[in-house]
Parts: sequence; structure tokens; C-alpha cells
Amino acid sequence: MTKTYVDIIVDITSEKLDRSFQYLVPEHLEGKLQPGMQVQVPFGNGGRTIKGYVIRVTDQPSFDVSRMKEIREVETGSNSIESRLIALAAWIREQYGATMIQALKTVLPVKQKMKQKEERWIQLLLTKDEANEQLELCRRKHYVARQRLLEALLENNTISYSLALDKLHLTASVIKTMESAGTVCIQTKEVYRNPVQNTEQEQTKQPLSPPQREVADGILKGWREQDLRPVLIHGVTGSGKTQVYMELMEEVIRQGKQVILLIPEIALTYQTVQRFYRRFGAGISVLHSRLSPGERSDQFERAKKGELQVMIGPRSALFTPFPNLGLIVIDEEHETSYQSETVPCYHARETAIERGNLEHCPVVLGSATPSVDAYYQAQNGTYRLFELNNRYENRQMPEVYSVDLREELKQGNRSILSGILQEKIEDRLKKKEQIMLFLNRRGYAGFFSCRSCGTVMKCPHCDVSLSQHRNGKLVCHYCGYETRQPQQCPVCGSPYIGGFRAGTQQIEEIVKKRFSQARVLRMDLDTTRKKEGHTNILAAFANQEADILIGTQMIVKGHDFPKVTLVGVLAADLSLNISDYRASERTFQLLTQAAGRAGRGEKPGEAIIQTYQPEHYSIQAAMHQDYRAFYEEEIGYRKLLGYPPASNLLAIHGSCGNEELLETGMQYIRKFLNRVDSHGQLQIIGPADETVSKIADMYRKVIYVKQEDHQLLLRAKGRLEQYIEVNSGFREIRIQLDFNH
Ligand SMILES: Nc1ncnc2c1ncn2[C@@H]1O[C@H](COP(=O)(O)OP(=O)(O)OP(=O)(O)O)[C@@H](O)[C@H]1O
Ligand SMILES: [Zn+2]
Ligand SMILES: [Zn+2]
Repeated sequence: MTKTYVDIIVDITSEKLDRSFQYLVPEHLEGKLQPGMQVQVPFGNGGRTIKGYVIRVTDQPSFDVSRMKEIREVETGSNSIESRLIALAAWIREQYGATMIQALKTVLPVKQKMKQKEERWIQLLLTKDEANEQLELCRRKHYVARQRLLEALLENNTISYSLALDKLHLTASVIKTMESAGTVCIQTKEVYRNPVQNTEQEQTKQPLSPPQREVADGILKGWREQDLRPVLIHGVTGSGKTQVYMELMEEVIRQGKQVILLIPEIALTYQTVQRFYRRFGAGISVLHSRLSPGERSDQFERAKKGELQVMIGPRSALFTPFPNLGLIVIDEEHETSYQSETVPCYHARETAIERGNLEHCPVVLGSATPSVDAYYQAQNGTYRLFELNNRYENRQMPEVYSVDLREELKQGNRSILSGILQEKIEDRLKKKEQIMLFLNRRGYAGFFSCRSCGTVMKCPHCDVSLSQHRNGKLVCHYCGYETRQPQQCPVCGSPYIGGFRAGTQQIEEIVKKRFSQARVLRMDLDTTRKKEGHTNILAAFANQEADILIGTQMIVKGHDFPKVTLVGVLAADLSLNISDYRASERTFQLLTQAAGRAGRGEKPGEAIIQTYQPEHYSIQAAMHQDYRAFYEEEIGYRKLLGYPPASNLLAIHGSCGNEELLETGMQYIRKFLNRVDSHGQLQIIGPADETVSKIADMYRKVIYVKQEDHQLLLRAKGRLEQYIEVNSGFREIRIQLDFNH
């Protein structure tokens, strides 16, 4: 009979996570151990017994079995939060191809010694009238920072100091000035806890509209009947999904449980967070990527101690160690940022659902453009589906028009702005309404090429074209390589060489030139590189300090600007051209979300989609804001071609500085898979070059494996991982396994 062995960690509070110890499983415990369980083990030579956690069960001993000690016993009734998170880490390891240590480090907050910071709050000392008077004064004098603080304080008479710095982008000196002027005072947390609070601030709960009520009731009813399937809320842009989340959260909190709310980082603006503060008060904490590890683990510590009811944050907030987790909500569920780009490349939606299973708590997903994956699960009954088909107060959905750019060219318009878009911009400027212009940058490069021979200037280290910047340089957006713009073609010597197609910078110039009266803001990677750059720009646009906001995908994510009545999409199909089976899905989502920014306030909105492929189904469906039409078409293709969610797809990514070595290694992997697959059940494609076949001098290749049965594919993946681990030929090659993405 084969023996089982378990890896145990005894210390989960420090960097010592990677010290694991192997023990023998005694006969009476055979088959009873799982990752996460707490056990008693002998430790050291003194016969001492200590507690440890099982992190892995295996039939491969890692050292001489005759020297291995046995586990003493399993702790019964120990279902600590750590146990559940370790079990989650084990699941992540299995699903996403990582080592157990990588998975543990992702899931468990690694504690560091940190001085406890005192939490401070800013309180308004003026009456409403006085504050409004001051606000008027600041407006006249263009004290925009003070204006922002006053506006926030008028909505909520006490706000968190760090939130003010972070999300309102105020400096300490501005706050200081207002403090010495007697406008505000600074309080510590203790004071805030027994505060003389202005009562108005607690009365901000808005009643649900009848359709919102119906959705919330339907969801709660299922939970009361122990239906814990994940819930998908498909609600059109502006339908008030947030309102429904808040209702559900309130119910869960009332039962003494806690809530995790995931929001894409880019949508985690002051506005959004403030909405939740107003409703739930001090029991909320916000995580974002700029917190230091210490600050982060502080927040996790507070959560564990029961000081918090709600954690809001991007992806990683999913691992908040709440003692009694009652609900996980994922807003904008379709967002690609929910997938980690570093190992383990876990997907927050899938991982949330697994955490929900482990904690017996429901998961709610929401989106105006659900991922095809989630909608598929809702169609086959794995998820429950709820719909909000109208905007709040039946505000109109935007009217969407498409413009065929080929026709524009035929009619002699060579500008990136079509005739109709120019007219509508003019009209909105006259009416003092706001405009958003969106350039789809995915799959796009403002490339520099020769008009005589067609040579495109590429980065010498990466297989991508260089982008032209205004400073006369060509820049690689993957590795940062820069070079001066050549005066003539390096291949044929022709002087007719230049940049084609405009990037956001050039569009800004074109727009400023064409509409000299307009105040223009631009938001893209370059203007937001600085800390809080994007918050500044969004806040300025929300304050109507500009008429036109030009930007990339960043500007379409869940923002609510009521004065925007026109959205222009400059080149819709750029993202259709990338070689990714999700290209159509991404394009549809981007266009629908972009159009959804228009007409969210009292005035109805319009969107104009400029495209070279007006007949493409993604663009057609986005024009009609018809998710179902898009989904039906798309799922048809996925079924036909065996792509997720109709089938399962394992991607094996390899990268290496030596191309030959990489090719050989990938061929070995292919042969190994063929051997494992003796019944010919796996469909193996490749190895082939990745879309970007080289980054920073590392060559990149990929093998795809398709199979409908997830378990079968998981088994193949497990065998492959072992093969790679024991085979020294793979030391030089970085292999990364990726499921269904
Ligand atoms: N019950 C309600 N009472 C008052 N205002 C509401 C209500 N429901 C929605 N609204 C308002 O309608 C607007 C849109 O709501 P919300 O932002 O929640 O929509 P959404 O479904 O999350 O939209 P998107 O998917 O586009 O982000 C907001 O300004 C919100 O304050
Ligand atoms: Zn040339
Ligand atoms: Zn490069």
C-alpha cells in the first residue's frame, strides 16, 4: 500500500511561509487529511508537540522515510479562517499552476512589524450656509483643491483624512490652511467613534426603485431557501446595480456577517467609495495597490478582529480574513483586471466562487456587459440570473450611431473626426454639455513606417512596433526602449517616413485645433503615470473644469458623469484585429460601456461609433445595445471552435532568451502531452509564437490544449507540472500554465 505524506507549515505569520516540513501520515489518518487542516506534530528533538497546518498531501516523500516522523493527531473542530484560506491557496495552486508557496503568499497576509498609525478624520466646523458661502468664494478665486474638500464635506460632514489625501488629492498643507482658518478640525479615530455626528449624514439611504427591489428580493429569497448558487445581475449601464449591492450588503451586515466588495482599481474613485461610506460609515475599509504591505496587513488585521464590516478593493481584497464572511460582490465582473498577471494568475471571479464554497457564503456578480463565461453559467443554471433592463427612473439609453470610416475617406474627409462627430461636438460645446472621446488602444500602435517600402520601425528587443511620441522619439510600450526618430528609412533610404494613425496625444492636438474654444483633458498611460494622476483628471472633469475628455479604455470604466451627453468612439475596430479569441467580446464590452457613459443625468445622450467594419456583429450589437444578440452569436463561434466557456483551454506559455532552446523545450512538452493522452482525447495546438513573440529579448511561445472535460484537463496539467519539475532541461525556460483565459 502506498503511504501518504503531508507538508506542514508551522508558522504562517512571517516570511517563514516557505519553510515546510514533511510528516508521515499514520494509518488511522490515511485519507482524512486535506490542505488547511490543523494538526499536532512532534517538533525538534525534545519531544515537543506543536500545531501546524497541512498545505499539501502527496505520495512522494521528499526525504528519507525512515527518518520521517508521524503526525500525532488532527485538531478537531478547528475551522479557523487560516484553515479556510490555506484550503483556498491549495485550490489556487491546483487551478492556476503555481507553487504552494506562491499561492500561500497570495492568500495569506504576510505580517510585518509596523507602527500603528492613528486614523484621522476631517470634520467641518461651519454650518451648511457658511460652507456654501466659502465654496462660492473658492470658486471665484479658483481654489480648486479647497473647493473639492468643501464639496465633499458638504455631502458628509466628517471624512477620512487619508481618503481626502488619497482620493480627493489634497495636500496636507491645504488641509492645514483650512484648519487654521477654523473651517475644519482634525480628529482622531477614537473621537470619531463616539462622535457628535451630524444626523443628516446617516439618512442617505435611497429607496430602491421597483425593479431594483424585485431583483434584491429575488436574490434574498433564494438565500433564505439555502440556494447559494452564484448570482449574476445583468443590468444595463445606469440601472443602479450599486443600489442593489448595497441592499444585499445591508442585509448580510444585519445578520452580523461581513462583506467583500471587489471593484476594478480604475473605478475605485473617491465618488464610488464615498457612496459606500455614506451608507455604511466607519465599518468600511478600502484596499488599493498603493498601500504598503504594512498598511495592507493592518487592514486585514482589523478585519480579522471584527472591527470592519466591509472591505472594498480590487482583486486582492478577496483574501480579506473576515471571521464570518457573509457575501462577496464583484462589480464590473467582466473586467480583465480581475485576472492576476503575476503567478499565480488566479481569476478573482472563479476564486471568489471557490472561497464562497469554502465559507458557505453567496457570491454576487454584476455587469452591464457580462463576460461570456458568466452568462453561459447563468444560461445553464449554474448561476442565478437577474436582469435590470432599464436605467434608473427610466432614463433613456443613449442613441448610438455608427459611421463608416471608409465612406468618410471616399467623401474626402481625412480627419480622424467624422463629419457627424464634428457637428455633434460643436452642438454640445454650445449647450455647455460634456463630451468624451474614446480611442480604443488595445491592439493599437501609433506606428512609424516608410511610405515607400512599408518597413515598420520595431523595437530591437520586442516583437512590437515602436510608438511615435511628440518629443521626436520612438518608444517601445513593452520595455521602455527609446530611440530618435530617423530622418530616412533604414531599409530603402526613402525620406517619406512618418507616423500613421493617431494616438491620444495627436487626437488631443487635432481636437484643440479644430475646437479652439473647448477645454480639453487627456487621460492615458502617459498622463496618469504619476501617483493619483487619474483621480485628478477624473475629478477635474467631474467638476466640469473641462468640456472634452479624451482617453483610452481607462475613461470608460464605471464612471458616472451626469453632464456627458456625447460619447465618440474614434476607431472601434482596432481591438478586433488582435489575435485573441476574446477580441470580439472585449470590443463589444468596450463599446457598450463607452456608449453607456452618455446620458446618465437628466439629459439623454448619444454615442457615435466610428469604424471600418460597421457590419461586424460586435459593433452591430453594441450599436443596438443588445447583449443577447451579441452573446448568441459569440457563443455559437465558441462552440464551433471549442473555446471557453464551451470547452476548456489550457495554455502553456514558455519564454526563454534562447529561441532554439525554447522551441526544443516546447516540442518536448508537446510529445509528453501526446504520450499522456493515450486515448487521443486532448486537442493539442502548437507550439507557436505568441502574439507578441518577443519581449525584452525573451522569446515567447505557446501550446494550447483543448478538452471539454475540465477534470481530464486538470489531470493532464498535473502530470505536466511534475514532468517539468523533475526535468532539468526546463531550468532555462520559464513555463507558465494558464486555464481558460
Ligand atoms: N434607487 C435609487 N435612488 C436614487 N438614485 C439612484 C437609484 N438607483 C440608481 N440611482 C442613480 O442612478 C445612477 C446610476 O446608478 P449606478 O451607478 O448604481 O448604476 P450602475 O448600474 O452601477 O451603472 P454602470 O454599470 O454604468 O456603472 C447613479 O447616479 C445613482 O445614484
Ligand atoms: Zn523604406
Ligand atoms: Zn521593447
